[in-house]
Formats: sequence, C-alpha cells, structure tokens
Amino acid sequence: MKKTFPHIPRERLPALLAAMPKAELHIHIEGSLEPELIFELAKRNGVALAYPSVEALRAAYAFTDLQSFLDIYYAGASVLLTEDDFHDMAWAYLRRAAAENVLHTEIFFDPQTHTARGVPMEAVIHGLKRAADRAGAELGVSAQLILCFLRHLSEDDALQTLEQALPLREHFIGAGLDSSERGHPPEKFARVFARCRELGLRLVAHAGEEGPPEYIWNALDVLKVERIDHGVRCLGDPALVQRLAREHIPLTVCPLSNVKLCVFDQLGAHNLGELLSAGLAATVNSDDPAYFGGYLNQNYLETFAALPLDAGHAYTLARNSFEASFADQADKARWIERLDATFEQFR
Ligand code: HPA
Ligand SMILES: [Zn+2]
Repeated sequence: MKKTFPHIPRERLPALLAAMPKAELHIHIEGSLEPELIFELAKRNGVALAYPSVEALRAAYAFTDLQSFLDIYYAGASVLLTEDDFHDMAWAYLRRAAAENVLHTEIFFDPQTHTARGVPMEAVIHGLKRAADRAGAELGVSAQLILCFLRHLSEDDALQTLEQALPLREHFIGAGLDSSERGHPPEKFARVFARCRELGLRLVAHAGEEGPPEYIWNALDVLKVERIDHGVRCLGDPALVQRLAREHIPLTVCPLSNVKLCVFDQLGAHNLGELLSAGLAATVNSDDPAYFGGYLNQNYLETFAALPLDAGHAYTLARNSFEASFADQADKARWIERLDATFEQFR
C-alpha cells in the first residue's frame, strides 16, 4: 500500500524534502568536482587549465547533450593526480551529503579517466576509500564505491582495468557503465560484466538516458544489471515498463542532469511522476552535481516545485532509495525507521 500524508501541506514540502533521510545511488564523484577545487588542485599539481578563472570555467557549463558535457567533465578531472586529490574531492562531496541528510551513498568512479593519464589505480581507489571510511566514522554517512567502465573505450580496455583493480577488490562493491551512450550499446561489454558477476560485484549500467529502450533491455538481459541508471526513456516501450515494474528494477533518475543535458526541455516536462505512476522503483539523484546546478536536495526541491508531486511521492522516493541500495537488510530497515519518524514529525 502506498502511504499518503494528507496532513502535510504543499508549503511544508521544501522543509520535508531537505530533512528526510535519503540515499544517493547515482553520483559520479568526478562530477562533484567544483570549479574552485579544480583550480586549487590545478595549482597544487602544476596542471595547466584551458580557462583563466573559476568564472570562465563555470560559464562554459552550457551543454547541448551528453557528449558536450563529457568533454568538459574529462577536462576538469585532469587536475586529479594524487591519493590526496581523490580523498579531498570525495570528502567535499560527503560533507555536503551529510548536511543534506543523506545516510547512504553509492559513489561511481571512472578509473580509466585517471589511469590513462598515468595515475596509479591505487591512488584513485585508496583516496576515495579513505574518504568513504572517514565519512562513516566522522559524519555517520555510509559510503560505498562502484567502479564504472567508460563505454566509449573498448571492452578489452575495460577488462584490463578490472584486472588492474582486482588487488583492491575489497574496496568497491560494484561495477557500472557510463560515458557516451549512443553507439556504445550494453552488449559491447558482455564479457567484462560476466567476469564482474563471477567476482560477486553488484551490477548497474547507464541505459536509456539518450539511448533507446533496447539498451535497457540489453543491460538487463545481456549484462544482467540489478539497477538501471537513468532509464527515463523506458516509457516509450510498454512491455519494458511492465518488465521493470514486475521485477522491481530500480531506476536512478537524475532530474537536473536530464534538463542540463537536454533529455527534457524543462523540469516541468520531466516524466518522474509518470514513472512512479507506472509502479516503477524510481529514485532521485544528482549525477554530476558540480556541473548540473545542484546536489541531491536541490534535485528534490526543484523537481517537486515543477511537478505535481506531494508528500506521498517524497516518501516513496526516499524509501525507494534505501530499498534500491546495495546495503544489507538491517541497515535498510534502520534507515526506513528514521524516514518514518521524520514523516511522523511533519504536520
Ligand atoms: O550522465 C552521465 N551519463 C553518462 N556518463 C556519465 N558520466 C558522468 N555523468 C554521466
Ligand atoms: Zn550518470
């Protein structure tokens, strides 16, 4: 049964959305790199940037599609060289997450973006993991890592990357697939995902952000992923929607990202409400918050302001975020109790 909260008026929604405990399941840590930190790290590491100032860099954040964003995103990540750089980036994100009542986060990282520049795999993973462990100890935020393969590169490159990461296997819980979607279908990565499955990694893939519903089918059937990242284009295929609903496959939806990358013209045209009405396990996430105009709470706030969503939808989205996570059942139950308590307090 869906919960409803008729006693919570619409004016209380912004406070409720900010206060409610939540999980974030779709955040690229390189996409949390704020322009100020890009400049600080560039200076620290003696890396030359193509932009003269923070303002000039921010002014370049006007994207027409996924690729136009990725070009700038990879350029920004070029300032990351040492273990401390990766720690500092992730720590900045995790502090923000804690302030936004994020109890649990599953963080994507793109090792190939760094190893291709000669950065050791150990620097990437140890730096991120140190920040994740520190978040547990100092902020009470549970944080896990998901290693993503860049789909514009070859499957052999992905396989080599996986082998390189294997000595550090204990530090990440899953594998994902990101970067340029169109022209790089999931089945291109069938072997590497099969290997990840043998290794006991949890599996996710970006599909149906810009790509067709067929990519979502193949992410499920060929890669055997447990969650679909984005997936907003599933509504074009009723049989797919039925499958996603029947099998409770979560979608990690990123509303501000979708508008910035022109997947939807405006937030008011976003299909999040339809996804929920279709019985899909949709969640709200920030994707690349430093580039897309806001962190997790901003995604919730702007989306609820633009769409006819109420406190019942807020509850469903937050609850979905915990249920769709790769955390263990006891943690999920504890977080959902805290969610229920927050909703009890709002009148
Ligand atoms: O939204 C995204 N889509 C695909 N790849 C990405 N890498 C960072 N953000 C994204
Ligand atoms: Zn993404």
